[in-house]
Amino acid sequence: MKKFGGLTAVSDVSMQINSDELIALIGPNGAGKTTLFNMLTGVISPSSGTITFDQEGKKISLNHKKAYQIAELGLARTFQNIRLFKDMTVLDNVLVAMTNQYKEGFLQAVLRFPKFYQTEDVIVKKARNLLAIFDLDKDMHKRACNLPYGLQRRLEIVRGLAMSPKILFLDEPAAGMNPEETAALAKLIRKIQKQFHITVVLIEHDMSLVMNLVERIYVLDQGTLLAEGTPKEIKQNKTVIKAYLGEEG
Ligand SMILES: Nc1ncnc2c1ncn2[C@@H]1O[C@H](COP(=O)(O)OP(=O)(O)OP(=O)(O)O)[C@@H](O)[C@H]1O
Repeated sequence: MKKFGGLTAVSDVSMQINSDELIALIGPNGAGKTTLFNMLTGVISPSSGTITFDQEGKKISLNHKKAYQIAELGLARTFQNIRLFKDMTVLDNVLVAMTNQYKEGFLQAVLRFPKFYQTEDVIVKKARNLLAIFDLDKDMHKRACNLPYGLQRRLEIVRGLAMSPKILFLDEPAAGMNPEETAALAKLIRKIQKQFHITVVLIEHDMSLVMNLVERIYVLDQGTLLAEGTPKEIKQNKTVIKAYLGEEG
């Protein structure tokens, strides 16, 4: 549960995220989707309830962990509003996201050990490979702010992936994209989920994207869980249709 003063933003939500899954979190504006993401990724703490991460059989409580500690456990995310380093190059944006995994590199870098150069090569190669998947390698020396909006959103996902996550949370990845860009993004999300064997959880208002892409859907409404099921089950769920999907469903 999460309360903001007198307002209960999320209440009584039970959610299980399995490995190698593609899940969507849907619901009308103000349903509590981003608040739930924020709790899962340590941006805010829950007022009550438990969040547990299973790390190879070891149960780890995420309740009081800081966002960076949760990121280190392998939970990466993007935000609804783009949060790139706008004046840095596309490549540098990805490299910064990767530094967590190469902490020992700092001392190596200061002392200019040969291993530093080897590590640097490995990191840059990995960053370029990730950018290539998203067709951003040709833009890697451009400043992030000079990319068109749709590509900036893609770069955000690459930054999340650069952290080698086990779970990648995407907050409205297709927001502001046209139908072609959205369709291309859906393909990419499916591709990276399979290729990197990660779990992807996305918040999305674009129902065509959600219904064609994910395996399971959680529906939130006014902070509570309205339904959970496959896209087919959710499309036919009368409560969901009444409360949310309506004509769109
Ligand atoms: N930091 C905050 N302080 C006070 N109230 C908040 C805060 N963050 C969210 N809320 C409130 O909590 C409720 C849930 O908001 P939330 O942003 O999680 O919904 P959402 O489902 O992500 O909506 P949207 O689809 O519009 O992004 C809303 O009533 C919102 O106004």
